[in-house]
Amino acid sequence: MRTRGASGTPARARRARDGAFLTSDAARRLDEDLTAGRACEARSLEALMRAAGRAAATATLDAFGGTDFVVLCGPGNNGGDGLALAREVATRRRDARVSVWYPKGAGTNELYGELVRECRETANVEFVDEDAVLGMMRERATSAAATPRCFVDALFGFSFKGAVRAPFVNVLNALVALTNGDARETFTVSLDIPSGWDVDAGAPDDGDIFVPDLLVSLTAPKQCCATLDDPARGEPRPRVKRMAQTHVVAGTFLTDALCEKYGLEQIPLRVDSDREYVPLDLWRR
Ligand SMILES: NC(=O)C1=CN([C@@H]2O[C@H](COP(=O)(O)OP(=O)(O)OC[C@H]3O[C@@H](n4cnc5c(N)ncnc54)[C@H](OP(=O)(O)O)[C@@H]3O)[C@@H](O)[C@H]2O)[C@H](O)CC1
Repeated sequence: MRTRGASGTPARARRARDGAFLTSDAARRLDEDLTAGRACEARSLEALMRAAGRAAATATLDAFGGTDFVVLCGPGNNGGDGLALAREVATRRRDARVSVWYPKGAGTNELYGELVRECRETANVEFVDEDAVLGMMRERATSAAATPRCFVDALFGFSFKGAVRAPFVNVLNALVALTNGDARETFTVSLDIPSGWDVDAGAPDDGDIFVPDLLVSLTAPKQCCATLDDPARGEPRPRVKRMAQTHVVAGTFLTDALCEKYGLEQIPLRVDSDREYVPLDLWRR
């Protein structure tokens, strides 16, 4: 039976409206607060990114027992989180084969450049091109002898807007096809936002969508996750709803003051936690 609050509002709908989720704008402001040290101790972007990559790597390694990882990295900080994760995974699971697709590269960004250098020089991560990634995805559907492979989606985070542009279209389309088809021995992880989803509105309404096996929300889930189980938005499609089962939050940056400022009291992970990530079952209580 669904529980009701004092006002008679279904509890789950009430929680969603209470602000367990961050809009793209609030997520950006919260990250600025974290680096500026407003309502918390200041941390550099590099420290935040390395901590996010480390925690997301732990969640990924706990969920996927294989040794083959392909990390898809976009042009922004979400891609930086992916680079940090790739290095962590390759360092911690020494028998792992870790490939990174990073089509735009680090450019002049020193932090991204340093993460790329560490991947190459200290962790034996291999950088691959689009043809190689598409081949690794296609092989999933055709090879009966496929060994387990994990694709990590670090393409776009909370600054994603509009329709996907080059050079990401083919790979993201292949990821959608892969996870909607008969992909053998495939595990998918998204960092912060399932790529292709509108950060505030959620999964696209029409056509196939990419639904990862594991979503690792960083600091707090974004508004797109409200479609998982918010009766006020209507029933989510079954595949989207299933994702609520494998949704964790990572990144121990939230102080009580920040939770109050952004209405995130329900987020269980705080700055003094000794756990790197926790399952988010806000929608199932
Ligand atoms: N809270 C934490 O723990 C931390 C979170 N972090 C991560 O940071 C991202 C947000 O990073 P940000 O750089 O602001 O944004 P994105 O990673 O989403 O990248 C934005 C760039 O993506 C390109 N873009 C946007 N829309 C499209 C599109 N439709 N098609 C193609 N490309 C697109 C655009 O780049 P251009 O080069 O094309 O201009 C955007 O600039 C957050 O989600 C977390 O993952 C931090 O690491 C700190 C710790």
